[in-house]
Amino acid sequence: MPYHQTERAQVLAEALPYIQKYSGKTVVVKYGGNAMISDELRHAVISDIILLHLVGVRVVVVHGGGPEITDMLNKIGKESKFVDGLRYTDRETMDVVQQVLCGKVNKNLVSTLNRLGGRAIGLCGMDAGLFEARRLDEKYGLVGEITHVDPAAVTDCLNDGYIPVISTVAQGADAETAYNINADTAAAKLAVALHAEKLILLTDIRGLLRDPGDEDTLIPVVELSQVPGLVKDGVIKGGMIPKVDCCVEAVRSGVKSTIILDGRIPHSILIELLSDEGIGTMLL
Ligand SMILES: Nc1ncnc2c1ncn2[C@@H]1O[C@H](COP(=O)(O)OP(=O)(O)O)[C@@H](O)[C@H]1O
Ligand SMILES: CC(=O)N[C@@H](CCC(=O)OP(=O)(O)O)C(=O)O
Repeated sequence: MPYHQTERAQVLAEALPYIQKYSGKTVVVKYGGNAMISDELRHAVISDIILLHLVGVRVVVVHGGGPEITDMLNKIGKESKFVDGLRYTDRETMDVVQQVLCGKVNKNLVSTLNRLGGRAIGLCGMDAGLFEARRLDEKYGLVGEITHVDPAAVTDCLNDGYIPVISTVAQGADAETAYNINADTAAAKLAVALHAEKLILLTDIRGLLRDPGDEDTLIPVVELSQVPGLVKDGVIKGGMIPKVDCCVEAVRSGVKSTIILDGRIPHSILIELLSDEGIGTMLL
């Protein structure tokens, strides 16, 4: 028998205990960044999601789309402004966020998943009261802080064999109609509400690096007790602060483990879930 056939069978056989571990469990994947923009990486992520779904993992996709929102704002001659890493969202920006996230990005993702053999259904935070929010702070405009998560619609989709694909526009719990929610934050809140086994945050960097300029300095495992020290030492900074914060909150609230994973590595989700190789930063 040719060597490559034996090797392929070996790889599949080795995945068995991991498939058994995650089958029937809920895994929330926050999808964004390069992995969503490059065709090749998008294809790899989507086929990973379909494969996990087919082996019985209850996969939930929460997507970002920051770069697409920025592009659309540019097209209408509006500059993007960020405050503490969050998009300053005035009323006009909120309309664009809703159009881009709930419309273009969500529907394109659902369509690709379905075309490649998945059974996906698109939802936004307003559907069936999934995410309710109030204004986080005046300084961010219509950026919301999630006050309530009702995961019933997501659970129903999972029970009916669908892959739910969720955009992070929330229903206002006050007089406002809609709030813009950072996708990492929303994914973490949903993972908690679903009692997820794992939260995966796909990003454009290997994980948490001791030296952000050197990709060989990956910190593979971070325990919650180490986080304050890493912030104090300036290791966790910039875009990593909200990411690590929401992982910490998710683990504290019962999610077994969270992982910051490199979406630039093809099939990083499968490597992470179905093998012994830890390739990102796991927070637990
Ligand atoms: N210690 C660190 N390790 C890795 N990245 C870091 C670190 N500190 C700050 N960063 C920055 O955080 C960024 C990831 O956050 P962000 O750009 O918000 O991700 P995303 O767009 O995927 O949500 C990295 O690209 C990097 O510039
Ligand atoms: C409040 C806030 O900043 N919302 C984000 C929502 C999209 C998002 O989070 O997309 P990424 O994951 O691709 O960055 C935004 O408007 O860009």
